[in-house]
Amino acid sequence: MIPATNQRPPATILFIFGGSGDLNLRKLTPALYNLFIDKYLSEKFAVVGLGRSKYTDESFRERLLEGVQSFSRRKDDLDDTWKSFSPSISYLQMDADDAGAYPKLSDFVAAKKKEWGEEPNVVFYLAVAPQLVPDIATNLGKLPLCGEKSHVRIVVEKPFGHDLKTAQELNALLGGLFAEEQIYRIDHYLGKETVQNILALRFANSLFEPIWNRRYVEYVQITASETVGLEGRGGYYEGSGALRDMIQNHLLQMLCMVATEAPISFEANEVRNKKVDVLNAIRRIRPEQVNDVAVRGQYGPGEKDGKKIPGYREEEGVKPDSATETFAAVKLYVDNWRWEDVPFYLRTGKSLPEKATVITVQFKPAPYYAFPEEATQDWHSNQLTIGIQPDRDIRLRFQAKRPGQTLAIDPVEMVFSYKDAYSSQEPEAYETLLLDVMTGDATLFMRADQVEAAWKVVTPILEAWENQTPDFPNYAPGSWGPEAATQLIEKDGFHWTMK
Ligand SMILES: NC(=O)C1=CN([C@@H]2O[C@H](COP(=O)(O)OP(=O)(O)OC[C@H]3O[C@@H](n4cnc5c(N)ncnc54)[C@H](OP(=O)(O)O)[C@@H]3O)[C@@H](O)[C@H]2O)C=CC1
Ligand SMILES: O=C1O[C@H](COP(=O)(O)O)[C@@H](O)[C@H](O)[C@H]1O
Repeated sequence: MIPATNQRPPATILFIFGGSGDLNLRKLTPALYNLFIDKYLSEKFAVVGLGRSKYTDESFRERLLEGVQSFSRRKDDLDDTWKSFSPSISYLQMDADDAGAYPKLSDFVAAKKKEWGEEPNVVFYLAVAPQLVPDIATNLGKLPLCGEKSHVRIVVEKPFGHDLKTAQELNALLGGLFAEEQIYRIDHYLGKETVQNILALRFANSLFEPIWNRRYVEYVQITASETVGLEGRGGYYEGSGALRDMIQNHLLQMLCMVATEAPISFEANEVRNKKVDVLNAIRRIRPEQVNDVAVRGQYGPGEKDGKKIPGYREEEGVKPDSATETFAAVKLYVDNWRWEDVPFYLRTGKSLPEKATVITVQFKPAPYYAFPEEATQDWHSNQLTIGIQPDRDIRLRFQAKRPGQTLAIDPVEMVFSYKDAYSSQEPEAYETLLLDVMTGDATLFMRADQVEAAWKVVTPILEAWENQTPDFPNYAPGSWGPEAATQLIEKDGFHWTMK
């Protein structure tokens, strides 16, 4: 977390494998740029993007400037600030499979050490598909500079591994090459202010905790919807799909924040222990139950705002008969005293109508309703909604008497909005997390056992889906996904709040 004092990290070199990729363009460079503006970067800072694509330093900077122009939370005074920031960026064209290219990284570090007159911290950020991670880590591990343990950190993007087995193998491999304190398994949702605030809401107040359990909560739903389709990420996404890309990590981590028991301190391992307890308590899905509790979808071609949208299978890098899901919804149960039999519905997808991440805790209806039924038109209340993004807010929706001589009961909302409550702009998740890596704070990162426990939750679904041929495409771009996802929740008598 960003320290209260404006404490800068030491001299740092950040190597980004996948420098030419979407993540760097959309999130990492804009985050570094904002850290630079806020003076959180060391004056001795260099970032090197790596990839097979052809760029010069200059053309790479131009490309990243486009990213900042489109995706940075701050774009004002861009010309001057970018001029000061961009010289710290360079590009190294290299194939990650080419073991002979890695010594170039050591040469870069040695040159900077000489220029700066001090030993820099070296961060290797692996913003690449999970299949590439083992080879990159192995090649890095052979560099003499990685022997100097305290100066080197490695950041591994999600999904961590491709499944449980590869995640276990990767944990073992990394554990043999680096000390656990050097390994940062990133899940950027944990860096979001609104996600971190769930713990504050629950455990810095006494108001909600007494009702935060199976006696009062009817169900919980978490939606992370995106309007974008693939956007040129076929190389990565085709081998992943929505379950691996979003549910195994981001959505399960949000579920953990909602479901965890109170930690006794906010020390990194205590919080992580509590979250692992939640993952381990999630009821194992039996193979024959998968189709009842999990739905997958893939968008076909369509039209949005008068514009033609290509179907997923028409995107670059995607097989014409691809079985990769761009939508997934699951129903889970957390088997413990607090949550027994409370369903948790999770849903995510690409090419949906809205970009929004929202958690809804639905409380049970009043046990006895003395008001005449006809006085109440809208029964959707008793709800706490946590807006993660883009609306960052907490809404408590409850029934109230509409003023007037006739008795009418309607839902109203009490709203806490970040925008109204705080004048300063909060940092983006990647700003917080990159700074944490540079300062060596692992609180918001995943431990090996957490990642494996999350894979265990989705494994039965992955296995079942692998053995069935899906009826794809099965939803139109701009819709809320396949009809079966609506049924998943409505057959229980509930509904998605966004629809
Ligand atoms: N995009 C996003 O918003 C987010 C992405 N992530 C994670 O980031 C990771 C990357 O995703 P994303 O950036 O979207 O994917 P992209 O497909 O956009 O990028 C993949 C990157 O990998 C590089 N690459 C592929 N093969 C090689 C190789 N043999 N040698 C060197 N570089 C190679 C590509 O470079 P080149 O083609 O030039 O070789 C490219 O830079 C994934 O794990 C994803 O889950 C996490 C959060 C958000
Ligand atoms: O990890 C990922 O997250 C992004 C969505 O992140 P957000 O912060 O914009 O909600 C998603 O687009 C991408 O496919 C996935 O890899």
